[in-house]
Parts: sequence; structure tokens; C-alpha cells
Amino acid sequence: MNHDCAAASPSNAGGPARLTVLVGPTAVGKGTIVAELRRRHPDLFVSISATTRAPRSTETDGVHYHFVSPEAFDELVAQDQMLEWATVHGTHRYGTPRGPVEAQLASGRPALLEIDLDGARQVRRSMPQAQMVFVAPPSWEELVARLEGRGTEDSRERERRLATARVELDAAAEFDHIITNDTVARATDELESLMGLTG
Ligand SMILES: Nc1nc2c(ncn2[C@@H]2O[C@H](COP(=O)(O)OP(=O)(O)O)[C@@H](O)[C@H]2O)c(=O)[nH]1
Ligand SMILES: Nc1ncnc2c1ncn2[C@@H]1O[C@H](COP(=O)(O)OP(=O)(O)O)[C@@H](O)[C@H]1O
Repeated sequence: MNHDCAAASPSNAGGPARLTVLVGPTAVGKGTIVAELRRRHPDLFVSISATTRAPRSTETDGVHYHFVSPEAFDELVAQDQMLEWATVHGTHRYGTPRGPVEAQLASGRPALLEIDLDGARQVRRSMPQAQMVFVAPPSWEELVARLEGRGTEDSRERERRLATARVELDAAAEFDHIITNDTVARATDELESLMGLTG
């Protein structure tokens, strides 16, 4: 585990880390940080996951996720079109379409995945050169406040997500780097640096 932003980590062996995998508990601010990173780097490739969950009012199909039916998701898995996939929070399935990520990496340009712990472990096995980054909250209380403040889940779903969050926080030590999302600007600076997007 490495808390600093050193350019040379084991995950960089063989060249600059091109694939970065971002994991963190619900409502820690992953989406917010990725949005800020994209604002700074409009051309950055961020994988668009497929999911069987319904879109939130703020989400657009093909932009935030590919919203697909369970049958369509089955088909993608059967055709080996998923780089990884997992059932998250015990309910819906989420997965990374393989083709766009492989094409991006083949072109030598960086790629970012924002996925759950189970999916990240799959990627670490299949692509050990990937750089694994964990986003942590400043405190448990702040995480709960952000989840409630977002207001997108009912209390039952929030409880489910917080149960998953405890498991994810316990796994933070598995990651190459931990970014604490205290302020969006500072956390984004750190991710930008880890991805080699500065300067
Ligand atoms: N394994 C996997 N997890 C994903 C993927 N896309 C999103 N997730 C994870 O699914 C979880 C739920 O995402 P979402 O429903 O958007 O809720 P939120 O994290 O609370 O905003 C998060 O931990 C995401 O990182 C994916 O392609 N694969
Ligand atoms: N550094 C931060 N300080 C305060 N609130 C934050 C911060 N980062 C994100 N948030 C807020 O927390 C909530 C959850 O953020 P979101 O990006 O949806 O999390 P995630 O994608 O990890 O589930 C949102 O309401 C967002 O505006």
C-alpha cells in the first residue's frame, strides 16, 4: 500500500500505468471525482459500464451507464464481452465491456475503470499491470452523510449499501494507493497525478 503519489510503483513496471481501477464505498464521491477529472481532461477514456439497474433521474443511457435488461446482460457475459462483472449490493449486475477498454489500451492511452471490489479483484488477476486505487471517506460519519445527502436511495437500500461499504473499507489495504476524498479538488489532483495526467 502506498499513500503517496510516487510515479514508480510496482503496478508501473514495464511502462507507465495505463489502466487505472478506481474502487470505493457507496457515496464516497467516486463519480464526483471522475466528473471533475473529465472536466479537466475531456478526452480521457472512462469505461462506460453495463448495468441491470434502473437509471437515476440524473443519468443518461450510454453516458453514465449502458442500462440493459437482465437478458441482454446474460448475452454479453455468454459472448465473453465482459472484462469483468459482478452482482453489486446483492441486487443488480454491473460489468465492464471488454472491447472499448482493450482498444484504448492497445492504442497506448490511459483508461479508467470505476468498479466494485469484486470486479477490481477480477481485473487484478487478468491484468496485473493495472493500478488499483481506493477512494476512502474522511470518516464513516461523513460517508453516511454523503449517502443521505445524495438522496438517491431509500433507507433500506442505503443500509444495504452501507453493509457493502464496511466490507470495501476493510479491503482498502489490498490497493496500490488510497485517496481520501476530503475535498473534490484535492482528491482529483491526486488521481490526476497517479494517472500521469499532470504536466
Ligand atoms: N464490477 C463492477 N462494478 C461496477 C461497474 N460499474 C459500476 N460498478 C460499481 O457498482 C456500485 C454501484 O454503483 P451505482 O449503482 O452507480 O451506485 P453508487 O456507487 O452508490 O453511485 C459501485 O461500487 C460501482 O463502482 C462495473 O462495470 N463492474
Ligand atoms: N469531497 C466531497 N465533499 C463533500 N461532498 C462530496 C464530496 N465528494 C462527493 N460529495 C457528495 O457526496 C455524494 C456522493 O457522491 P458520488 O460522486 O455520487 O459518490 P459515488 O459515485 O462514490 O457513489 C454526492 O452528493 C456528492 O455531491
